[in-house]
Amino acid sequence: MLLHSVISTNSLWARSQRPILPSLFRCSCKSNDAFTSVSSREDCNDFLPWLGNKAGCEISSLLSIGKSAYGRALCAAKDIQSGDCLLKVPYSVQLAPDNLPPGIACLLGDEVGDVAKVALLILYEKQLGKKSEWAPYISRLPLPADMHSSVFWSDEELEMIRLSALYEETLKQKKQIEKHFFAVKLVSDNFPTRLQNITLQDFTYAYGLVTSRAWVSSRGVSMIPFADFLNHDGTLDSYVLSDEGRQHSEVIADRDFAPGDEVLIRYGKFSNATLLLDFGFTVSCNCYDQVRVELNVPQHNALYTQKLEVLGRDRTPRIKDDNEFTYYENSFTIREVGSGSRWGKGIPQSLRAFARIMACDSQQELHDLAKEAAENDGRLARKPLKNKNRELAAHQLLLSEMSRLIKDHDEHIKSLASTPPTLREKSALRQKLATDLLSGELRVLESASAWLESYCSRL
Ligand SMILES: C[S@@+](CC[C@H](N)C(=O)[O-])C[C@H]1O[C@@H](n2cnc3c(N)ncnc32)[C@H](O)[C@@H]1O
Repeated sequence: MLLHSVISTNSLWARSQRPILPSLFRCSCKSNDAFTSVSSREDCNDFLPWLGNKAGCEISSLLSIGKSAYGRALCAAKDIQSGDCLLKVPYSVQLAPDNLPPGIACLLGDEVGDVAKVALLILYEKQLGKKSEWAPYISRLPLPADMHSSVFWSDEELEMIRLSALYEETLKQKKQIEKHFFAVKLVSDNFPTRLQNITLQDFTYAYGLVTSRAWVSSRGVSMIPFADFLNHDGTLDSYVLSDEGRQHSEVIADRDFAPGDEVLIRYGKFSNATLLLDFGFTVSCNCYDQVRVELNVPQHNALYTQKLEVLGRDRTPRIKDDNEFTYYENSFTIREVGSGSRWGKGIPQSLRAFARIMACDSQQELHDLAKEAAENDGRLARKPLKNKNRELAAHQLLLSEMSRLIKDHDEHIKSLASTPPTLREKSALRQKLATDLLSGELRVLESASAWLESYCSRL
C-alpha cells in the first residue's frame, strides 16, 4: 500500500497521492540540540538549497530539517499560520518510474510494477554513488538497520504477530517482493550497469524505502524529496496534496506553529497493521485499529451444504478500505465499537448476517432468509431474526468467537511482556511494535464483545 496524496483544490486535474501521534509530541529543532546530529545540521545547510537549485524554485521558506524521536523531521523555521503553504516540490525533482534510464526501463516487463521500478531506480542511483545527480537525497535515506517494517522481521520475530492478520499479509508482501525481484533478475544480465549484482536483500530494502516514503500522482509512484521528511500524526488534517495542474506536490498548514515546533502530517487513516507493514512503526491507542475475524460453517453441521449455498448467493458488494488486507468471503473486519453505540457501528452487518445463517437450525429457516433477501436487495439476514432465540444464538456464537480471540490476544500479550527482549535495541523495539499491534486488536475485540453482550441482554 502506498501513500495517496489528496487532491489540491486549485488543481485542474488531480489524483490522490499517499505516503503510504497525536500532536502530543512536538520536537524543538532549536532547543533540542542533543538530538541534532552533525548530519542533520548538514541537512539544514545543504539539502534544501540543493533541491531548490535542482528545481529552479524555492521549495520552502518556512521549514527546516531537524531530528525528532521519529528520525529526521521537518520543523517550523519561523512563525507559521494555519493555511500557509509549507512546501512545494515540483514533479521534476521527484523520483518516479520514468526516471529509470531508458536502457534499463525497456528491459523490464509489465509484471514489474511501479514500486519495484522506483526501488530499482534507488538502487541504480545508490550504485552511482557521488556521480548520481540525486546523491544528496539518496545518501540521506534511512539505512536498513533503521527500518522496521514487518517484511524485515526474522521468522522468530514474526511469530510475535502470528495472531494478527498482519502475519499473513507480511508473508504475502515478501512473496510479492520476491516475485518482482526475480522478474527484474531475469533480465538483469542485460542491464548496462552493476545492477546485475543486486541481491534480494538489497531489493527488499529499496522496496521498503518506497512503501514508507512514496506517494502516488499522475507520474505514478513518486519519492518526494523533503516532503518525505515529514512524520505522521493520525489526528491531523494536513496531507501531501497533488496539484496536477501546476505539476507539484504541496502541504498546507492545518494549524499555527511556533519556530522549532515539529510539523507533522497525516499519511492516512491507517491501522497499526498498515503502519507496521508499510512504514515500520505503530501508534499507541490508534483509533483506526481493526481486527480480521474469520468464520466458517463447521463441516459436521447437518445443514453444511445448504448454508454454503445460501451464503454463496449473497450479492452484497464489499467495500475495501485503506487498511483492508486480503479479501476472503468468510473474513470480516471489525473496528472499535463506541461504548454508547446503539447499532454496533464497527461490527459489520455482513458478519452478523453470517452468524444468523450459522444459527439456522432448519431448511425452512434458511429458505425463509434466502427468500427475504431475494425479495429485497439480495442482502442476506440483515434484519434481526424473527425468532428471538435464534437471534440470541447467532449473537452468542459471535460472542464466543470474540471471547476466544480475546483470550488468545491477552495471553499472547502477557507472554510478550514476560519474554525479555534480547539485549539488542532492535529486538526490544520490534517487541514493542508487536505489543502495540496486538493491544490495539485486543481493544477492538473487547469493544465488540461488550456491545454483543449488551445486545444479547436486550433481546
Ligand atoms: C516518510 S518518512 C518520514 C521521515 C523519517 N523520519 C526520516 O528519518 O526520513 C516515514 C518514516 O518516518 C518514521 N515515522 C514517521 N512518523 C512516525 C511516528 N509517528 N512514529 C514513529 N515513527 C515515525 C518511520 O520510520 C517511517 O517509516
